[in-house]
Amino acid sequence: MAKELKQSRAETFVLAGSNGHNGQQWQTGLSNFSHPLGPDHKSRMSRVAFDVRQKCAAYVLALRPWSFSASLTPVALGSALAYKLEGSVDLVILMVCAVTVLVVHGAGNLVNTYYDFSKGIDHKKSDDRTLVDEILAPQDVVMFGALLYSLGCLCATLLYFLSTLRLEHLALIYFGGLSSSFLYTGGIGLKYVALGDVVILITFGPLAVMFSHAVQVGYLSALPLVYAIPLALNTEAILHSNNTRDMDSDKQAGIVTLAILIGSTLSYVLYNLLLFVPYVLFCILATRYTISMALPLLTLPMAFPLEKQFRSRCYAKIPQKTAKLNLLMGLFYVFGIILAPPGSLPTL
Ligand SMILES: CC(C)=CCC/C(C)=C/CC/C(C)=C/CC/C(C)=C/COP(=O)(O)OP(=O)(O)O
Ligand SMILES: Cc1cc(O)c2ccccc2c1O
Repeated sequence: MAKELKQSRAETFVLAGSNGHNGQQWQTGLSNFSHPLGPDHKSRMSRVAFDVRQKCAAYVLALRPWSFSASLTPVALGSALAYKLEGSVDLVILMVCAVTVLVVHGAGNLVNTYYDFSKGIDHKKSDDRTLVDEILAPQDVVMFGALLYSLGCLCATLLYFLSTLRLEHLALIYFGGLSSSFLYTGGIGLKYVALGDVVILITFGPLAVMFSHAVQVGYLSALPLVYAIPLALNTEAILHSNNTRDMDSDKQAGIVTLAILIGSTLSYVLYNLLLFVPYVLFCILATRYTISMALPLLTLPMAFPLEKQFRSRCYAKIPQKTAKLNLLMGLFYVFGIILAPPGSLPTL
């Protein structure tokens, strides 16, 4: 009875949507189907199809797909740089690279879900309630994470055969990304000792951009590290808004984040810096090099309401809204690079 209750609660949760993801009214597509084995068989089949879809929806929501812009934009940026500065881009390598980074990011999110739950950091009002609300079992999250890490390794192997990048360089960056994604909350738990921001700045910025650039061109270069700076700052704004929102509950759970260390006023200052410094950099690039670098400035009207919302300390959905800004800013940045006249972009 209790189990049924739990299941129905979890079903309602998935249907209604969690963490602000819009829910879906699942339709089995079997409702008008007259089954030769009778109505009982038909309804059992519909029920199984329904359960499978619900489970799939739960797995997808557990990945927190709203955050995927953070790993897709650096991949696009690295490839755009390779295209512009080296004159070519391999679409198959681009796709495999995007899947590799995405699955390692997704696995990192699951590791985060698992450890935050086991350490009692996630609670009923948390953004991530996959385990708190028993939508999935901890074992499901562990298995799914392991599956994603394996898929990531498979994709990295595929990249080795597709790209001319040396094995030791590919392995260095790939396993750097993989271990950061695990150690963010797993093992020593860098997030719990105020090092999460550094991990995010490095992995979603220089590391992912360099990885995507290197598999395209076949060598390591310092240039992508510089181009990654505006995007990395904006991505860190997502995490910083997340940590500022969770400040009180994180303090209660006994963990330390940068937001806790600097307090709410400085957190507001830092959020503004992370939000607006990239626009200053785009202005400099646009005036000194090429006007196409002004394209990301089109997202400025999205940044001001975020500043206002943060100032009023109403943090609901700020990380998700900052992630939306991150996606658009990243896309405009990539278009700006692609549209730049030949030879106009700064090189080292
Ligand atoms: C270069 C290669 C191959 C891969 C890089 C792939 C990346 C970007 C990996 C980074 C993965 C990573 C560090 C994931 C952590 C994600 C994260 C910031 C989760 C948010 O955690 P919390 O701060 O606990 O937020 P919640 O409160 O919402 O749970
Ligand atoms: C779930 C989640 C939450 C975040 O706040 C993130 C911030 C930056 C990059 C990735 C993030 C993420 O995957």
